[in-house]
Amino acid sequence: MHVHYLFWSRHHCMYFLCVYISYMLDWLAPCITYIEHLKMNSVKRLAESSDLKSIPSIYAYSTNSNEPPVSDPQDSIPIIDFSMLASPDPTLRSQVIQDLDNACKEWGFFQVINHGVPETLMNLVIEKSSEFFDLTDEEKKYFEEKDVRDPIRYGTSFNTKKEKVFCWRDFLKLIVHPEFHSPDKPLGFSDVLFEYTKRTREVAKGLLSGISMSLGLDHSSIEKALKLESSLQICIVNLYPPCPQPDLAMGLPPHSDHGLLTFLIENGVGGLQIKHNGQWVNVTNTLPGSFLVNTADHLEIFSNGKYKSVEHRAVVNNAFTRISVAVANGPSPDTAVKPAYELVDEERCPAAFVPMKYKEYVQMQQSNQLSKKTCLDQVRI
Ligand SMILES: O=C(O)CCC(=O)C(=O)O
Ligand SMILES: [Fe+2]
Repeated sequence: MHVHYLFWSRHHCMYFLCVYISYMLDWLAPCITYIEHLKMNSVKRLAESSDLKSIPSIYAYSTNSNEPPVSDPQDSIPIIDFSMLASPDPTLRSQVIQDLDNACKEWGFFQVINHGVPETLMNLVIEKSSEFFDLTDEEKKYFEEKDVRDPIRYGTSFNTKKEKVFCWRDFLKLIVHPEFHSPDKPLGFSDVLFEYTKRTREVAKGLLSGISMSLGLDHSSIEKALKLESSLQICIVNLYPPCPQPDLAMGLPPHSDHGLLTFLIENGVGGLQIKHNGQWVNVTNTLPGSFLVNTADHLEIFSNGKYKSVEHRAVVNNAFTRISVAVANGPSPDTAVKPAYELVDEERCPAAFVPMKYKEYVQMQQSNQLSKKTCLDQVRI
């Protein structure tokens, strides 16, 4: 009788323990999902929560009342006709070299037309990029950033390990040259990116040969000195979801890019602003099929400061998702980039930068917070 009583009591205990555990699991499941969500760290996911009326404080970028105002002199942004670089007419060739010189000196920014890259291919890049961000969290998690040197990195903001304020942006960064890397999803993304980045490399090479000449050097100067046949090319896909408080958040804070020339395309939603004569200028792509191109840090280094890398930022809006695809065209990873020797004169024009391997510069930039031209200042003499 006594044994029987114990037997039942042990069973009762087990029963109540099981009920308790299953109750706890029910209660914990949403918490686990929430923690997973935080770990995923996707602003797209956050923006999709239907009740989001205000931004979490981690996204509150302090708006500085001393910030210069924004203007729209869209019609004065330089336009470069790429086809003129290969024209049989020498006047047209010297005209476009002059245009490049003015654009690099005055703006650090230009729109490139007649470049030969099909508009359909450019549209496909945007379409497939959008499909990438629509993959499930589990699918995207596979490509999540573990180290800044990873050739495929999906993530949010810029560098959440260092940032106190997050950017309203998710990204996918891919090293596409000298070795090509791409996610295997969505279907066709990799093929489209391979073709697109190959074609943009050709355009970058052509523009850099024109820029070599506009610097007064031989047309192949940049190509040879910076070993462009094995150039490091990085493709950055940016997604900026609609933001309930666009004036408080920032897509990407003011920065300059590493590399020589960055090519940008977008999905018809504006957001890029460049700093011009101390003012932020809105830039939208008004010429269908053109590239928005900006000068980057290694052009400033190579030209010994004659062409400055342009500071720019991406702002967000409350109505539309913006997708932009930036391709950074740089020197070869192992080249220690320094000012062209022809542009340096010990007495009148000494070197303004110390040499640094391009891959080390990229790693330095990616391991810090994105902030103005602080990275370039590290190599400035
Ligand atoms: O999305 C944009 O307009 C700017 C992107 C950008 O500056 C970058 O990816 O470095
Ligand atoms: Fe940039």
